[in-house]
Parts: sequence; structure tokens; C-alpha cells
Amino acid sequence: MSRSPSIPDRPHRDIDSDLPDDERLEALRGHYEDLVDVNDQLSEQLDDAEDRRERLREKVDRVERENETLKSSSLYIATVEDVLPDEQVIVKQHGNNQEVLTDVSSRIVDRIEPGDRVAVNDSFAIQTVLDTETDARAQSMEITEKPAVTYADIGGIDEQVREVREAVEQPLTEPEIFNEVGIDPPSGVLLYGPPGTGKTMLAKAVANETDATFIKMAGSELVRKFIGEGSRLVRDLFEMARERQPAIIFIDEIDAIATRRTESKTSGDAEVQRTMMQLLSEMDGFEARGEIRIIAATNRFDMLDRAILRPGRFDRLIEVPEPDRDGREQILSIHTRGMNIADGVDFAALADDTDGYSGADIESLATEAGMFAIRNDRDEVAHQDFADALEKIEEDDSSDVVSSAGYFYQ
Ligand SMILES: Nc1ncnc2c1ncn2[C@@H]1O[C@H](COP(=O)(O)OP(=O)(O)OP(=O)(O)O)[C@@H](O)[C@H]1O
Repeated sequence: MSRSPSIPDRPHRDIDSDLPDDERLEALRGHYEDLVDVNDQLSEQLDDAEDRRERLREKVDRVERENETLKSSSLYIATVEDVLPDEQVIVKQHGNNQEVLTDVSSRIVDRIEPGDRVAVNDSFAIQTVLDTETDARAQSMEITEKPAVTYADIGGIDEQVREVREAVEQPLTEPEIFNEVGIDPPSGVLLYGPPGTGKTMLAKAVANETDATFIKMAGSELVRKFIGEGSRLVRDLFEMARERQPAIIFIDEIDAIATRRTESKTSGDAEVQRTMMQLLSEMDGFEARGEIRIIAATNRFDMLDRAILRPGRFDRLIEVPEPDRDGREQILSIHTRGMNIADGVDFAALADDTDGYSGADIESLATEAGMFAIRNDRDEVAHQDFADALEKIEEDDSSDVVSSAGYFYQ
């Protein structure tokens, strides 16, 4: 290693104040030149030091990268299940679900809590607590161990409930039937229809019924929020499902990533295209009789790229329409179940008066009626409250009577 150059001495000159002016000036000039000289030497040394610092920094970066590569090539991901005394923890390795009791260094132990994702080496020693990058991406998904929605909460679409149970629930609960008959269940189910008609509820209710983890991702998030990350997020989505199976993957607004190809070839389109290709390749490599089911939803069926509807992909289409009159009455009674409803509230008449309302609109109507009762200092909701609520909703939405008006789905 080269030795550091020595720092030049500070120039020093005694200048006698009794000297004649011209000699003093000459002496001062000499002193000034000494100073400039030292300054030049110091600048040179500083430049050298900067160079050396830069080279060292590059070396550190290289070593860090090599270290990262070494670590990433040999580490496995696990979840901490329990932290025990004496710096021991139980971890469950992802993928094979193997549970292991392992030591953890005191450097890390204080930072670990049950539920943390960690990286372990071949001998299961915890190397790092995973930082939040993957978790941040996981946050773009909604993960629910057991959604609270049940089939009994869904009104007016009994036929769709039956179809979803057959296409999604049965392959999970009775896979042997498909084996015996020798057919593959549908790979993916596509629910299409106007907004607020219960598509998300259907997906959640199947997850509830089958004790599956519900993992929801919105297509719009895949392309808007994480530009450049869409295909990675799709991989994460399926990875998450594999870790938590049985699982229901629900991709809402699938049209955002599976629109018909347009002529324009902007980079945004290319990104959307890549995200969709990733989704298709995940689905193609999928065990149809496995423990993961995929449901997608759209209210823009007309815009969908037909490539996603081929066999082995979203090959079961279920239309979820706006509720008819009886459906609206059923949904009204579901959403008023927990309300203090006065005698004389005529649900049949309200169902007649809500033509074109979606399930979500009917839910808002019930809430709004409750607000009218509160405003009028009553704890019982009367028929008039519903009538007032209806009027208010019609007024608020006079240009767009119900939220579902103007959708396109076929
Ligand atoms: N068929 C239904 N029965 C009971 N409630 C319903 C029904 N449809 C919608 N709702 C109510 O509307 C809310 C929104 O429904 P949901 O999210 O399932 O609609 P969606 O079809 O997925 O809509 P979007 O296409 O806008 O995502 C539900 O939380 C529920 O309260």
C-alpha cells in the first residue's frame, strides 16, 4: 500500500518591520510565493486522496455486491413462528413448510418477532430479517386469512353462486371427483358484469367456505402504481398464494392488464403487455387440480384481450348482472338485517322503485335511510326514511342515476 504523502511544512519567514519598503515588499512577495507553492502541493494531495477514496468506494461496492450475490444464492426464505428463550426460534421454511428449531445470533434476536420473514442459510441459521421491499410489494395485495363474507350475504345471484361453487369451491373441497371423472376443473374463472353487483363478494365467500386465504390484487395497481414492476408483482402474487395455499387469487379489474392490443406501441403498452404475459405464463404453469384457484373480475368485458380466455386460462365465464326485482328485494333484506326496521316498511315496493340499482347502490340506500332516521331523532327506520333516501340518491345522481349506469360489459 502506498504511504500517505507528508503534509508540507507551513512556510515561515521573519520579516523585519524596520526594513526599507522595497525590501519588505520583496520579502512579502517571497512569502506569498511559498504559500502558493504549499497550496499547490496540498491541492495535489487532496486530489490524490479523492482518487484513492473513489477507488476504495468502488472496491467496497464490489465486495458488497459479491456478498449480496453469495448470500442470495444460498439463502432460503422462512417465517418466524415462535421466539424462544436462549436465542432460539422456530421457523417454517417457505415452499416445503418444514418447521425447524434454530439458533439465532444475539445481533438479530432483538429484532425478530413471530410472523417476520427471514432469510436462512443451509443450516437454517437466520442471516437477515427481510427488509420491507418484498413486504411493501405484498402490501399492494389485500390478504385475508378468512374473509367474513358468506354466501348468505349475497342476494339475487343464486345461479352465479352455484356456478362459482362448482368451478372454484368443488375443485378445492372434492378434487377426487375431478380425478375420478378424469377432467380438469376450470383453470380460472372470470366474473364479468356491472360494478357493485357482488363479484368481489362471490370471491370472498368461496374463500370463506373453503378456509382458503383470499389474496386480492387490483389490475389497475399492477399497471399504475408500480410502473415497471407489474410482472414482478404478478410473480409475487402467485408466490404468496403458493406459500399460503389453499388460496384464492382474486384479480379485480383484469381489463387493466388484459386489454385488447392496440396499434400504439408506447412503452406503457409494452409494460402492460409484459404484465399480462407474466400472468398467462403463471397460469400456464399451474396445476389445475391444485390448491390455488384464480378468479378475475371485470366490468369491461368488451375490452378484454381474447388471449386470456383460451382453455387453460380464464376458461369459465360467469356473468354477474344487475339484480332483477326479486334480487333487489333479497339484497334489501340482507342489508337491513342488522337495522332496526319499523313495521310497515314495504320492501316489495322499494324493490319496484329501485330498477337499475346494483347491490352496492342498495346498500347505500339502506345506509342513507338509517341516516334519515337519525336526523329525525328516531331509532327505528321507517318507510318514509327509505323514500327520502331514494329521493336524495336520485337527486345526487340525476345525471348518472345509479353508479352502474354507463358500464360496458358485452
Ligand atoms: N348481490 C349482492 N348481495 C348483497 N350485497 C351486494 C351484492 N352486490 C353488491 N353488494 C354490496 O355492494 C358492495 C360492493 O360489492 P362488490 O365489491 O362485491 O361488487 P363488485 O361487483 O366486485 O364491484 P366492482 O366491479 O366495482 O369491483 C358489497 O360490499 C355489498 O355490500
